[in-house]
Amino acid sequence: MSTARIAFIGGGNMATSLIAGLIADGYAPQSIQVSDPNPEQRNRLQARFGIRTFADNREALDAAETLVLCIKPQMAAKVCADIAPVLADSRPLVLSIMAGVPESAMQRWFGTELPIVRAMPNTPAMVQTGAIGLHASPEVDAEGRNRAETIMRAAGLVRWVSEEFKIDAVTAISGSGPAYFFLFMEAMEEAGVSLGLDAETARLLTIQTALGAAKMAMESNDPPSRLREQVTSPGGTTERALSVFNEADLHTLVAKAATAARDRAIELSRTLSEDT
Ligand SMILES: NC(=O)C1=CN([C@@H]2O[C@H](COP(=O)(O)OP(=O)(O)OC[C@H]3O[C@@H](n4cnc5c(N)ncnc54)[C@H](OP(=O)(O)O)[C@@H]3O)[C@@H](O)[C@H]2O)C=CC1
Ligand SMILES: O=C(O)[C@@H]1CCC=N1
Repeated sequence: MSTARIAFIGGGNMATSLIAGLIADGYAPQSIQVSDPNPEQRNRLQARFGIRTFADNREALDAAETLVLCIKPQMAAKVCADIAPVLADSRPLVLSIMAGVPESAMQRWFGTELPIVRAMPNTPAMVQTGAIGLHASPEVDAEGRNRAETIMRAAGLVRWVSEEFKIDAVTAISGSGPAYFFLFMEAMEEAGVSLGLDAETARLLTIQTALGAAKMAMESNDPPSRLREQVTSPGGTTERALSVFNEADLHTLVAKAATAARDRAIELSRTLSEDT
C-alpha cells in the first residue's frame, strides 16, 4: 500500500481503529502522523503502531497529503481554524469522520475550498468489519475519491452516497447501529439468564447467533425477511416470539429510533452553523 503521508487529528477510539486497519493493510507506519493533546494517548499509539505522534496539530500535518479529522464535533471549529493556515498552503485531501459536521462549515473554518470527503465509519472498524458511508464535496477529484475509499476500505465495507444529507442517514443506520445491536444482545442475554441459562452460556449463544445471522444475511441471495421465514415453523416457537415483537410494532420503534439519531445529526449541524 501507499507510503504517502497521512495525518490524523485526534487519536481516540475511531482514529485508533482506522490506523489499525491501515497498518493491517500494509500502510507504512512511518507515513502515519497523529496529533492528540493527551500524552497517554500518544504513548499508546506510538507503542502499539510505531507511528509518529505530536502534541501540536499543525506539526502533525507536516507534508501530509491526506488529513483525517477524528476529533469530537464540538471542537471542530476551533481545531479547523487553528490548522487553516497550514492547509491553505499544503491543500491536502480532508477526510472528516465527525458526525453532524457539514462540509460547508469546514470550508468556512478553513477559509478556503479544500477537497473534503465526509466519512461515517462505525466501531466494528476496530476489527476491520466496519460499515462506512462516504460523500465527496465537488472539489474532490477521482484520485481523491480513490484515496479516501482505499483508506476507509482498510476498516470495512464502503458505500458512497451522492448527497451530503444522506450521511446523516448513514450515521443513524450504521454509525450508531452497532449500539442498537449491542442493546439487543444485552436483552437476549438477560432473557437467556431469566429462562435459566448460566450467564456465559447465554452470552456465547447470543453472540454466535448474531454472528451467524449476520453472516447468512451477507452471504445469502435471500432478503432477511425470507431468512426469517426459514426459521419460523408454522405453529412453532419462533412464530410465538415474533408475534410479541409485532404486537410491540418493532418496525415503527426502529424507524423512530433511527429518525431520532438522524435528527440529532441535523441538530448538531445547525448548532455548529449558528455558533460559528
Ligand atoms: N464512536 C463512534 O462510534 C463513532 C464516532 N464518530 C466520530 O468520530 C469522532 C471521534 O470520536 P471517538 O474516536 O469516538 O472520540 P474520542 O474521544 O475517542 O477521540 C477524540 C480524540 O481527540 C482528542 N482531542 C481533544 N482535543 C483535541 C484537539 N484540540 N486536537 C486534537 N485532538 C484532540 C481527544 O483527547 P482527550 O480524550 O484527551 O480529550 C481524543 O483522544 C467524533 O467526531 C465522532 O462523531 C464517527 C463514527 C462512529
Ligand atoms: O453517537 C455519536 O454521536 C457517534 C456518531 C455515530 C456513532 N457515534
